[in-house]
Amino acid sequence: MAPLLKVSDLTVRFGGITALDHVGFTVETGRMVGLIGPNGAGKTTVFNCLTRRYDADEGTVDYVGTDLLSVPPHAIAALGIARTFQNLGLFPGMSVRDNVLVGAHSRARAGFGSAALRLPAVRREEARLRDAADEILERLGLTDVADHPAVGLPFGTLKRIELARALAAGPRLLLLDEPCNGLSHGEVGEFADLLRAIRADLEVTMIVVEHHMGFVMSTCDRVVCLEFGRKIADGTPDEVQNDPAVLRAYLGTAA
Ligand SMILES: Nc1ncnc2c1ncn2[C@@H]1O[C@H](COP(=O)(O)OP(=O)(O)OP(=O)(O)O)[C@@H](O)[C@H]1O
Repeated sequence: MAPLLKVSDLTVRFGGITALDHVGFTVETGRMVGLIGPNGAGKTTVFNCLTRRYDADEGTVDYVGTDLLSVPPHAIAALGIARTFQNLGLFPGMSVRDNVLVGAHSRARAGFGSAALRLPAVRREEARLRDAADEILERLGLTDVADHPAVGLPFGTLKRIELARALAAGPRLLLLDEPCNGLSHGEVGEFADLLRAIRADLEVTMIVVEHHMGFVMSTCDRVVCLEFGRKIADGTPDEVQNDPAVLRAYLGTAA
């Protein structure tokens, strides 16, 4: 079966800095791929290319037969690609449910005109999106806080809301940017269990940028390691964590 995503020779330059230097990797459907590397390695730049926030200078990205690099940024969600953010992309004053509905609206079928007129079909659509959002809230253990504003909730809960918002878009490919950052040891374990269950039940393919090696090695099927914009390793968690180039990149010493 063809991979869901095939990144080839992806190169991004910012003035004199080469943030990505001919990076290539594939992501098979249903897999969770970890993208690791020291600070400044280019991990977020990969996500920014996949979501079309950044233009690539060279390379191609094939997403189920679509040339992703020629897709405008606003069309990415409709292709089934969703993302969470390192610093949370939530609206603090809005309720948890409404934050999740923001994600769901990228699935809305109604056009602006009929939405503005609140035609019956639009009201049915809203009810459908709300039901879908409530299902996700329940799945992520957020029903009790659904009507609470996001502001003031514990950080671990905010991370789950951010995940719920991304899932509400019904993604085929979910890009998770440092989901464990700021979580306690116990919360990391719970988050890993949650992602495993979601991947199995919703058949979502995931790429996860993460510094928490315990999480990456126990949750991902494959791991790609970048350093200074170059791919230095690509393999199973076992292969990558024992790779001398990876050890050198992290520890600064020869293995
Ligand atoms: N918009 C930008 N303008 C200029 N330089 C940038 C920009 N975005 C990224 N860079 C540079 O590209 C390189 C890769 O950055 P990137 O944020 O992708 O790394 P990262 O692996 O995600 O790092 P971290 O783990 O610290 O988040 C860095 O040298 C960074 O300073």
